[in-house]
Amino acid sequence: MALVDVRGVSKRFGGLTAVSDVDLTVNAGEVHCLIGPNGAGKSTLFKLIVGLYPPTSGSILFDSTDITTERPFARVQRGMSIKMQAPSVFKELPVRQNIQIALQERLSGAECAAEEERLLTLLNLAEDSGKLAGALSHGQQQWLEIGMALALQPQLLLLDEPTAGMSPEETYKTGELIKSFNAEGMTVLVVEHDMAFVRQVAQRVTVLHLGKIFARGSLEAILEDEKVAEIYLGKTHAH
Ligand SMILES: Nc1ncnc2c1ncn2[C@@H]1O[C@H](COP(=O)(O)OP(=O)(O)OP(=O)(O)O)[C@@H](O)[C@H]1O
Repeated sequence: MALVDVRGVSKRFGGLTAVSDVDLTVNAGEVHCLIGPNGAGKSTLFKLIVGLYPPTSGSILFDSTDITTERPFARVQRGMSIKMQAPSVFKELPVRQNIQIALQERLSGAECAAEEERLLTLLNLAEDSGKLAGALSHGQQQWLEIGMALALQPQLLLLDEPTAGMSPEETYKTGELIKSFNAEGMTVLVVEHDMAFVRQVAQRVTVLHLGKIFARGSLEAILEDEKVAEIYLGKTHAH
């Protein structure tokens, strides 16, 4: 069943068409990776899905409801949560308090405390929970932000380049983290450049190029597609 159904969506910025007549379905329960060269329109498509931009044309359905004109906050209430490209944790506050702030929307008292511990452990941040978020490594800050997105217990989690700037070890751990909450039923749409990571997590892959869907399917099928290799994988297909 499609949890997200993007139908014929376009987004123009003046004379530039960043996203052009895109159809995309994300099935409930899958990890779906969106790949493509710089400027392909991936972040714009994410912003269209979460409502940060209105589309120029087309429609977006979430759980079979047309949400094209809904505000971002209403989409969050429906069960969407996003982690944008740059980490935006509260750097001057302790790690634990960052998680608490994110949980406050939904939980209080003992329930909040229990969920706080569960998330800190899941994120490998329990030992550093008293540190200021700004003192964490870049990778840990990304995990903290993923945790803040998870605190909303979304049905759909959108992650825009969650491993940017991470070491290979941190990247691998991030993949395992995503797989663990996907195993609990969360649907994940993730933009990534790192092919080893895509191989680790993706059940389906969509390639975007110049704002259009260029290919879709399993990673294996996509890697065999010479046109895809030409536009994109030739540069980054290192594994
Ligand atoms: N707010 C905006 N105003 C004008 N042009 C924009 C805006 N946002 C994106 N663009 C343009 O739209 C195109 C797609 O950009 P987008 O950031 O969606 O690509 P991307 O695939 O996410 O790239 P990257 O991998 O570098 O993050 C680019 O040409 C970009 O310059």
